[in-house]
Amino acid sequence: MSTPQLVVHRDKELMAQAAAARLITKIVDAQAARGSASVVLTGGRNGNALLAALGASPARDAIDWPHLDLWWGDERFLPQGDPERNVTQAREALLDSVPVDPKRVHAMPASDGVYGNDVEAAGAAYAAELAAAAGPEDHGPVPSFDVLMLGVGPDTHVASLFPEMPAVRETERMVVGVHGAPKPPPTRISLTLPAIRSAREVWLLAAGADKAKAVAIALSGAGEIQAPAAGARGRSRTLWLLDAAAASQLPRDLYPPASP
Ligand SMILES: O=C(O)C(O)[C@@H](O)[C@H](O)[C@H](O)COP(=O)(O)O
Repeated sequence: MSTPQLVVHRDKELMAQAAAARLITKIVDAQAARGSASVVLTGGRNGNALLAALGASPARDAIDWPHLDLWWGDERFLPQGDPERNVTQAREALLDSVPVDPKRVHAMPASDGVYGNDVEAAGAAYAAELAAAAGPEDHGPVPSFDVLMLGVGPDTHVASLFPEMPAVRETERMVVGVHGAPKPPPTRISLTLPAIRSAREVWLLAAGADKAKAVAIALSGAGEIQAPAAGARGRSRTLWLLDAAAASQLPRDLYPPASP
């Protein structure tokens, strides 16, 4: 597993722009190498800002949209079309305005779908969808995503893996139902740390002073049960994309202050 690298931007707007540019390049490179690309999207404000910035970039047309698989790291278990669902927000921010192949947009199940309100069954179905997409070269029941993005919560949660809760302790299943999440809504579906760690690259996004403590804790050797973000690593790269406010409490050896 890779050691985290940091990139700090002036503010959250620039961070979203730069991360969008980075994602476009990454997708274009993966498509050139393998014919298609796979990206895991995150819910939250930073993830949505990145998608909106990508949609506003003229370079978005460099992406071969029909040959892109989109997955989600977590989902709020709500009815289809609910404005609080991560997929609804991603559609609004970007997906409705680009020619993605609907069959390659792998939304997590909704609470009014075929699994009803059985979030465990819904999670198992998503795990099966991931397993079906994995090939022999993937060494496991999850595809080797090119990029998996995660927002970071002020309590160091990523996806719907909250500190000390059962989901972050899961070592076998790739997808779990989450009950009693401290961030609303309480019922969610989430990839687990083993699923996250099957990605080639994991990008963690955090902006704002309210994230500074979480970022410092996760990058200072905390354990993944107490600080789930610390356990989110990519096989070949782990990248923390921050704004200056979110980086403001990092120890000096990790992020030295700029020289005058
Ligand atoms: O469903 C969600 O809310 C998430 O996927 C969650 O893990 C989110 O990414 C973080 O809470 C950061 O959110 P912000 O970027 O809004 O701070």
